[in-house]
Amino acid sequence: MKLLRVEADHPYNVHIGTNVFKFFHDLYRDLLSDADKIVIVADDKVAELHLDYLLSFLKPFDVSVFRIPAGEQAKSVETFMECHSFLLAEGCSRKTLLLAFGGGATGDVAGFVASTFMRGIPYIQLPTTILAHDSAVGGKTAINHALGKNMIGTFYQPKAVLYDTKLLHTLPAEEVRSGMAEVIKHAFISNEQWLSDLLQNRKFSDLTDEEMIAHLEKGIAVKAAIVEEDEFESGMRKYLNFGHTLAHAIEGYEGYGKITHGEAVALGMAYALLLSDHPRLEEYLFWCRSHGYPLSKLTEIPFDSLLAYMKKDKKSSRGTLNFVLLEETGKPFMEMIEEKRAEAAFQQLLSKIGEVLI
Ligand SMILES: O=C(O)C(=O)C[C@@H](O)[C@H](O)[C@H](O)COP(=O)(O)O
Repeated sequence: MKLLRVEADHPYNVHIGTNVFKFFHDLYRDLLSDADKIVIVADDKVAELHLDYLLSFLKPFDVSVFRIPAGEQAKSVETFMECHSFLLAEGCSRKTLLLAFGGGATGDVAGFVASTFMRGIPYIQLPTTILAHDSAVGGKTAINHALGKNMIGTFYQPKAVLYDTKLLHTLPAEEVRSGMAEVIKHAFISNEQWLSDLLQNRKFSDLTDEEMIAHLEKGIAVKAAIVEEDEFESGMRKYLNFGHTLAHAIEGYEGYGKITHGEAVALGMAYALLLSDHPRLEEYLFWCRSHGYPLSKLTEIPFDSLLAYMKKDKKSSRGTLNFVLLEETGKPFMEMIEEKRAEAAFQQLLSKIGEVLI
């Protein structure tokens, strides 16, 4: 098991490795014992596959489980309210401990519930996807609004993150693809050598557990270092949003959950690389193609529709377009882009995608 530390306002540990749940009781004895009740908010699919495994490590405690829809569907006002209703019906209090058990969407909505129930109760993130190496760390919680992704939420750090990588073995290929997009995002904003390694084009399924864990650790370390500097995103935390301005627009246009978050981020990064005039754009497009990222999706969406969403992005104000770009790999910066340039770049990207897909 590896340990990473996030020195946020309320510091906490991230434990990562195969079977880390085995150490849950020993590591967090006080937190678990002090709780008047433990509530697991679990992704429905994850619960089918892995709930018994998790419960086997929580035997001595009073545990209730609330299942929520799998994936992005859960990030709705309805699910948020249902979680609160469940906590109230169960007689939960400020001494209740919430466990968020699932991928990024589960962590986001469960974290938001934890941050708002009786104005805040402790919670632990138990991520079950590759994508969640990113979302479970850093304390961003949210649900979606029809007009924009993650528009309703808080910054609220978990007490700990226990990342049992044994659970990654049951992920479907599209979830692996989605998660690996956030891994390569961390490489783009931090480290050329790591990026070269990822762009080697090995099949994701050929990565050994050790290699996968090493990638996840690197990603978490990049994220933790940024969150420590700028927990509430007044400056450099925005760099973690590389590729997300367009990604969130695609997700909003398609309907949440119709395209995975990571797949949308992969397309958004292609756009940001073009705007950055990054030398690895073509290589990256081939990487996307060979791993099955849905590049052709961009040819199906009118730019004006995407523009409307991008103008509402959280990094923008007064309808400007603000992107995270790269001076070079590992050197992100923010840039305001004029609408005309944004559209021309989009058309340019479409023609490059056309060449790659021939
Ligand atoms: O932690 C952050 O900060 C990020 O931007 C990480 C993103 O990868 C993640 O998808 C995040 O939830 C997006 O947040 P948002 O503020 O752009 O909605």
